[in-house]
Amino acid sequence: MTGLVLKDIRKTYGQVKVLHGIDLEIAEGEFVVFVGPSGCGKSTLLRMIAGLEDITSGEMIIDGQVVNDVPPSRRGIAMVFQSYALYPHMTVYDNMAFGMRIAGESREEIERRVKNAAEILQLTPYLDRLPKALSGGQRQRVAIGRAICRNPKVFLFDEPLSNLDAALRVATRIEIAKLNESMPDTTMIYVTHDQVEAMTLADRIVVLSAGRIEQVGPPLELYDRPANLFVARFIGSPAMNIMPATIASGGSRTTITLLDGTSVSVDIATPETDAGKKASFGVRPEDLSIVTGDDYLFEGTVSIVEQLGEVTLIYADGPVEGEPITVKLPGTVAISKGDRLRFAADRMKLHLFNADGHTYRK
Ligand SMILES: Nc1ncnc2c1ncn2[C@@H]1O[C@H](COP(=O)(O)OP(=O)(O)OP(=O)(O)O)[C@@H](O)[C@H]1O
Repeated sequence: MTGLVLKDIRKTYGQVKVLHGIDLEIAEGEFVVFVGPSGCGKSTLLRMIAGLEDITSGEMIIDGQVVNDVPPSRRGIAMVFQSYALYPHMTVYDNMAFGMRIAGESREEIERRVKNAAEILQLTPYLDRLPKALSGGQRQRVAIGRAICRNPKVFLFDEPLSNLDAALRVATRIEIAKLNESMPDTTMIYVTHDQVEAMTLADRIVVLSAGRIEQVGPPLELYDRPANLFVARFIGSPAMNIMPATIASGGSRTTITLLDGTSVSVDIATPETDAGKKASFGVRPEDLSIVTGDDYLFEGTVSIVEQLGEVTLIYADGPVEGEPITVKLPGTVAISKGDRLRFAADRMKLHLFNADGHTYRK
């Protein structure tokens, strides 16, 4: 079983604490994506798994073995970087074969593995080319192919698509999804800034912030049930609308009051003793709709309309001054700046967080 167990993993550089105690179990064959704002420690954590960074304290266990002091080459891991790091003077074939030649593999075995990787990644027609005669996407596929040839137990990706243009990113992302399907026993850990990559590739997403795990779960669980305000704001684009509120009355249903006095009733239980406490009310832009009747959440005056064809984004001045509400409506909607609108949402899609930022929704 090539699972990973991270026990209270910490990292400090001199006085600077970068990771504050990471506990995480990753099952064999799982595809786990690390996301979080710049500087939160994603790459450091990945590099510690790879053995490229020392572990300050805690235990890193791969396949049942503590690997804290095991060098990278003996961890059964292959890593694909943002910069493809190919040898420019070697053909695609030789780039993929190089590591195996160093390791003393037989010519037949090298040929078998290179051809297999080339087949998986559709690189067979390019095996005799030099990297400079390939597109960025093809180069990154060679870098992935080189990693496949090492037959790793664990595959690490550090923002592998970030140097590619939008169309190539999509194509290469789909290649990686297929690769994952064709290697069901290989554990994959992937660092990205890109929400779509995280949502589409991951079995589970790990959301990190300032060296700590905020939440771990399947993509839609994080989207539907963010555990706290940080995850609520981080997962989903445009970000969830969050408004300060006060709990007017708790119980199995809760009534909250927004800053402008608007009263909203939500199907979320809160302790009756929380009445009078501060809270944060959340609703995703795509969960809002425009209504004309009296059953609405709040009103707003449109300040900006962005027509993107597939969706219309509306920014409206709502219950909180200076904090416009974002509304995402499908298709093209005839709305103009200055329109006064009423917004409603399915009550099951509303979110409520306590004063410490933890969700009330179970
Ligand atoms: N060698 C080092 N010495 C001191 N601090 C470092 C060193 N390497 C990284 N850091 C700090 O550790 C923190 C985490 O860095 P890391 O590269 O892991 O973040 P990240 O989440 O991958 O960020 P990004 O998304 O921008 O790549 C940052 O604040 C960074 O400044």
